[in-house]
Amino acid sequence: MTTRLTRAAAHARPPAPVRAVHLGLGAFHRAHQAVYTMADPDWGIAAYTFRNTELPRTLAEQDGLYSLQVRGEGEPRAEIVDAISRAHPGSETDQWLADLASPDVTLLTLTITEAGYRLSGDQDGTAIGRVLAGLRGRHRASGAPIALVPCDNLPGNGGVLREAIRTAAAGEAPDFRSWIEDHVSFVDTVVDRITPATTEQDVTATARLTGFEDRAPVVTEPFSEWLLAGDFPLGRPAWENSGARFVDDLAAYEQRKLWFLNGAHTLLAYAGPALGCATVDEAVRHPVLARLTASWWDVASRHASLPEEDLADYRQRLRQRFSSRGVRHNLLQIAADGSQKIPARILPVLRAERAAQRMPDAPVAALAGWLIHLRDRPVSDPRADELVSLAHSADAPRRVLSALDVTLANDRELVSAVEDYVEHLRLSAGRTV
Ligand SMILES: NC(=O)c1ccc[n+]([C@@H]2O[C@H](COP(=O)([O-])OP(=O)(O)OC[C@H]3O[C@@H](n4cnc5c(N)ncnc54)[C@H](O)[C@@H]3O)[C@@H](O)[C@H]2O)c1
Ligand SMILES: O=P(O)(O)OC[C@@H](O)[C@@H](O)[C@H](O)[C@H](O)CO
Repeated sequence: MTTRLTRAAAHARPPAPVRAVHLGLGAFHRAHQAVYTMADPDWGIAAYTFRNTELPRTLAEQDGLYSLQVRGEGEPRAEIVDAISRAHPGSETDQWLADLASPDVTLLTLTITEAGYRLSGDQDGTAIGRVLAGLRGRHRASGAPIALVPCDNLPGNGGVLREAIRTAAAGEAPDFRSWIEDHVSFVDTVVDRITPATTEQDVTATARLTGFEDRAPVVTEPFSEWLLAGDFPLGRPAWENSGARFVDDLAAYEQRKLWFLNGAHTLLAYAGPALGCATVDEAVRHPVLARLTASWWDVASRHASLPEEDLADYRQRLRQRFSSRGVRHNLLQIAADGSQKIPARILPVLRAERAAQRMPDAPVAALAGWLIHLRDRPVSDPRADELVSLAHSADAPRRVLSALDVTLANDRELVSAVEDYVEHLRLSAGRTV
């Protein structure tokens, strides 16, 4: 018999005072930022999600506690994470506004996916609109400074958030706009910890490890990295105690993470299912995909800024992380929002290769796999309607590519290589169309 997870049952400390707010309460926040914050007992998090109403309710019933199961090559281990002092559905707007207005709150972290930073017309109800409403209230209430810390896999994520907020604030009063410029700090980050969506088997296995009945456990890998660059005007938790690193310039690390890890994930997410694979660990064991992944890393290495030895070491660790059977990362989860990810992860390398008159097969395979994905699978992407329609049109490879980059779409050799690779993937999978 298992005991329901609560602070009393787990002999956990009382909730720490809320000094940090999080938007986008999902698996990753709980495996990453919350774990770094837990090491500093003076800081508690108020975590919000505007889309998933079930998770905050479950966490509230568990006094904010959940189990983190870490699975690597050895025996799995589990710990109870107690950094979330309160969890709220986004419908609790008054509480959201009160938290962001509070001078006790010094920072807001975000994991709202790449698509969450996209602006489209009316911002009401979007993540950016809600952050802007929170800042407006803070400006009126105390005007205390605040640090915004985006933790999504976007190049220059602090700058992307700053631009989104500036644009959304374009019609606001001038004093509020200048307060944003002077009092809101946008921190750049590189975040890394592979954290797939939790399955029912994970729930059962975690309960066996902890002895608690927990409806919101998270499963993650042993590896974790957090690099940050920027200011925290009212302070921050001692995240460095858990290994976070504060640096002046993130560019080279960001490129390494987005090209080597996320770029390879994107390649596998599209070419993998076309060859019958469902998870990352399965895909990297497939001979064609293993060769394509190695080829992607070779090609990306030609254009990366970090020294060759660093990249070789990073690749070696990625091979181990990807092939771990501990965390089974579903390729279709990674395949979401391709239009927001491919331009940052695949296209910079492809452009550099085409400028050097080369036709690298791995980026071509990623684009061909994406085309098959758009044609054959349920597509989750803010541009899904437009892209699915282009993918079914005559001249689809050129038209889909033109939705991302017109110059690449005018590269006839590239378009025809993508078209050939679609056929190649279909034949390799033993399918004909
Ligand atoms: N899971 C990982 O391994 C991992 C690792 C590094 C970075 N990340 C980043 O974290 C993000 C979330 O990953 P997760 O595993 O927590 O996913 P998740 O599905 O568990 O949670 C996603 C959260 O984002 C919110 N969200 C989704 N789309 C949104 C949108 N358009 N606008 C605003 N909010 C939105 C959801 O409500 C939810 O709270 C990823 O997209 C990625 O940018 C994830
Ligand atoms: O939605 P994405 O592509 O940003 O993320 C999916 C995975 O590639 C990603 O979550 C990795 O697991 C993560 O970036 C590892 O740190």
